[in-house]
Amino acid sequence: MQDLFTDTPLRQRRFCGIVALGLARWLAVLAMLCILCAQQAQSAEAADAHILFINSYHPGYSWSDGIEEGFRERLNVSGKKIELSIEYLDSRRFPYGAQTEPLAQAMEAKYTNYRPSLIVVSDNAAFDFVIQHRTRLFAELPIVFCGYNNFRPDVIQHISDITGINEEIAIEDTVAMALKVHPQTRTLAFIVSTGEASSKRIGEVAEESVFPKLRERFDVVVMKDASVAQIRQRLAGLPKETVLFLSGQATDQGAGRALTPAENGRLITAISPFPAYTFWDFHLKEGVIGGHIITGPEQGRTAADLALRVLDGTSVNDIPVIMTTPTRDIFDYRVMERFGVRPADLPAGAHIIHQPFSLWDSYRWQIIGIVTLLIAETVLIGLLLQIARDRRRALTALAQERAQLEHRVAERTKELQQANTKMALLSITDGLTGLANRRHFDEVLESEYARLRYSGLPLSLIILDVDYFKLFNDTYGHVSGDDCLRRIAAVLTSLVHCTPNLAARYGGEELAIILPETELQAATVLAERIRSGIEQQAIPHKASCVSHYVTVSLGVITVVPTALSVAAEAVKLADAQLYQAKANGRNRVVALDARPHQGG
Ligand SMILES: Nc1nc2c(ncn2[C@@H]2O[C@H](COP(=O)(O)OP(=O)(O)OP(=O)(O)O)[C@@H](O)[C@H]2O)c(=O)[nH]1
Repeated sequence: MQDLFTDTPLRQRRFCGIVALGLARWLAVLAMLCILCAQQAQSAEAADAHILFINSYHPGYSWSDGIEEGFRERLNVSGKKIELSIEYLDSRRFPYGAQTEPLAQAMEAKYTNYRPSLIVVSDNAAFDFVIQHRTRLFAELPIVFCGYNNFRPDVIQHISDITGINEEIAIEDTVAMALKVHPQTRTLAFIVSTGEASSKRIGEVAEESVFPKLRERFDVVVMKDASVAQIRQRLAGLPKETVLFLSGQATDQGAGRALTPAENGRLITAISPFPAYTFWDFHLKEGVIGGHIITGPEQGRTAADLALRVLDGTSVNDIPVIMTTPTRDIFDYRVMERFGVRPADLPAGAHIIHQPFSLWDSYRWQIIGIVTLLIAETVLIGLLLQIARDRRRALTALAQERAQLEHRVAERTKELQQANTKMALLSITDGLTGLANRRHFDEVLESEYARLRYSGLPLSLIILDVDYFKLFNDTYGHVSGDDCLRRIAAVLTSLVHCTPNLAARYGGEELAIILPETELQAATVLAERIRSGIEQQAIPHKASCVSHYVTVSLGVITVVPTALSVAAEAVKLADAQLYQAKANGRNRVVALDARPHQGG
């Protein structure tokens, strides 16, 4: 058995071995992580493709910048990771013609070991350079070109793996458009130049296929390779109905370099008394009025589309050259104003730059919409007001009509009430004398009797009869008899006050008076007054046996209505007193107090 304490070096060795093994494991894991990270970093940096973009001109030259901008824009949205190298030949400022060897050497030094997968060239100088040095620098690499002026297929008939987009100015279309804008035009002036291959080619094409046709209808003035001063002199001699086309450059030089097209455009438009048309966007904003404009960004975008197709695997030989150059009608408002051209004179869809903000142009439909809405609202409000006014008028008329109607109804009601009252009065009035009739007499007597029945109050009754009235009729006639009765009734009316007293024609020549709550004495006094009143009328009655005048006899009684007594008894008693008056000699009053325990 081993002593644990005597074997220390062995245990130390074992312990060191375990530690070393652990460390080795950690180091291995660490190394693997580093490799993974490195791989990841490498894959993150790896690009899908490397494009060498060779520009004929220089940065800051707006045409080139436009192409580059359009090219980058399309690559950025492609989703591809593309490494882009850009070379500028600067051939406009420093035309080198065929002396491109130094440039080729510089590029050879850069791209021999940093080989691109695709070459893109913009404009003719870069195209010519790449074709010239292709075998040495870019053998077998596909080429996409853009901005190549007046491209013709025979240019690449011996070149493989190449496609691109033609840049061809639309001289005829631009002239046609200018003629529509300036219909009075008689002279067409063109500036052409041969300094650059592209400009020279444009001039040649124009001379071959465009100018001959135009000369049939217009004076065509071609200023070839002229300086600004020469152009000024030439333009001064042209009629005012002239339009100028900047299809080439002036020959003037800047300090140590050629003038840029923008500078050319600025100088020429400054001296031109005529509207100047262009074909490229780099002349815009330099004083030209407008034109069918080829734009750099559109060239760049189209070239990028072609390049992306190649990178996606399409054989460049299967992609035909795009011959139709996209253009856009663009005009400069400031120059239009100078030459009296209105937006309405321009072709439909023309884009105008430098146009001052016009609320109407910017928000025409919104304004029309709002104004229409306001008008509709105003009309609606007007209609509503009109309706409200009509309604108010109708209500007023209705109220007036209602008031008139109510007034008429009230009048009719009043008339009806009056008629009813009159009828009611007539129904209780005796037609001859105007006194109450017999029916009314009976009703009042019954009601007064009933009223006084439990009161203990007296009720007096007077019955009056004309003395010898038959003789009166016989003597004076029945009409006089009626008149006599009316006069007697009038005496009663004057002496007998109304309610609750009532004078009535009891029948024939007999009259009666109801005197509720009247003592016998008062009734007798009244009867006497009536008698004498009638006598005082002095109505002649020569047939009377008691007087020369009409007289009356009156019977008066006073009763106290009781539960047992009836009105008819009172009448009978009064009639008896009248009979007694007749019997006593007529023209007198006979009274009887018919109350119990009262003397007659
Ligand atoms: N003109 C006229 N005569 C009337 C009317 N009513 C009744 N008489 C007449 O009155 C007369 C009453 O006559 P009588 O009853 O005989 O009584 P009298 O001649 O008045 O004699 P005494 O009553 O006894 O005094 C009759 O001749 C009736 O025709 C009337 O309304 N008009």
